[in-house]
Amino acid sequence: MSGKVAVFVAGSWGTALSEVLAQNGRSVSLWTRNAHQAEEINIKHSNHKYLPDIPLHPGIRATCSMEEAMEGAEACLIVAPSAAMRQVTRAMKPYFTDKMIIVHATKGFETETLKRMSEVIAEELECGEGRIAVLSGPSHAEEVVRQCPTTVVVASASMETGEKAQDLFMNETFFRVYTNQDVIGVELAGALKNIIALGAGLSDGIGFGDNAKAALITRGLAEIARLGVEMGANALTFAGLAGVGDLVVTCTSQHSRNWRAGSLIGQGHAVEEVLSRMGMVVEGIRTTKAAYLLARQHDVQMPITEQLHRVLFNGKEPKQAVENLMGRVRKNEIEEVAKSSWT
Ligand SMILES: NC(=O)C1=CN([C@@H]2O[C@H](COP(=O)(O)OP(=O)(O)OC[C@H]3O[C@@H](n4cnc5c(N)ncnc54)[C@H](O)[C@@H]3O)[C@@H](O)[C@H]2O)C=CC1
Ligand SMILES: O=C(CO)COP(=O)(O)O
Repeated sequence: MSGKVAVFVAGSWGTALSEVLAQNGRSVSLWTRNAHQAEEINIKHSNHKYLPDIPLHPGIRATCSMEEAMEGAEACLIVAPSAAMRQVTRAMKPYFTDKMIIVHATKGFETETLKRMSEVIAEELECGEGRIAVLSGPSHAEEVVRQCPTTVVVASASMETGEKAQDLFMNETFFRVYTNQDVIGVELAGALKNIIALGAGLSDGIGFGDNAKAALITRGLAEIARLGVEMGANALTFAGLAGVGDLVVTCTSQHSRNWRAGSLIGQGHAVEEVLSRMGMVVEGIRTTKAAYLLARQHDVQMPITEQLHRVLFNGKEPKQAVENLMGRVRKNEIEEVAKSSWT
């Protein structure tokens, strides 16, 4: 595959992945709803708001026309925030042809329906799951555009689609792509780790140390995997790039918006103030709401998610939430792991 890829939308991650595709020799048409941003990308070869001081590949062509973006494309890459996924894919439908595959790299749920992103895409584009792949893993846009070595996973129900997606993005210098057939696991792991990253930020913002963060990462992994397995994921996916890999990077990286938002909340700032200050999507907030409901629906214990839900939506003091986590009844780590079929 060496043809054209249409990319939706021109936020940090959509722009960074456009850069990977352009570096790999693909023709990239990057759709944005913002005409000023399209002009900046086409004329100055930059996207200052999302990736300051990064010169973009001159071959990336931005447009506000979906028809122009998708005409003749072999693949569409969708990187809209989860809240905009249905709206964006519905608008793409008139130009979607049998020749195209879809790759998405969004980490979240549709909060109103609790659906995964590939479910929303399949519904709106009226296509089978086999035409869709999800790209996920430890990959901050800010490092990918600097060509720092990065490894991700693409999952699709169809091996052919997965391998096409792998072929589009993989290169031998800085972007290594593994395939995986566990779409549910890769989507859930990528979305749910943002909750734990908010919690890790919160802990750092309060001033707790590395012990607390390691505990959050480890016990966080146990609870997100528990929900994932209950929803049909392969437990091993949570031990891979989309699971522990992304969990570690998001809980520890200075680039993580979820960690940064959690840290500000831990320092005492109100959630609304933090969100307006960030200016970029913080998926973990909506995902906490979705996971809280999914945990109830599937009768799965998610103590960290539950406490974070209280902090974010019921005004609970972060320190009180930590006290409640520490004061839970005694447990046996291994027995619990075995029960959740995590091994
Ligand atoms: N930034 C990163 O390093 C990574 C982000 N992701 C995921 O990628 C997704 C997108 O995140 P970012 O690119 O970082 O967000 P961002 O905040 O950098 O950009 C979001 C973009 O979406 C546009 N947008 C919002 N609502 C829209 C709508 N209704 N119609 C059209 N455009 C709309 C905004 O104008 C903005 O350009 C999220 O699910 C995130 O979790 C995944 C891996 C890495
Ligand atoms: O998913 C990501 C890195 O893999 C990005 O995380 P943040 O949205 O927290 O920046």
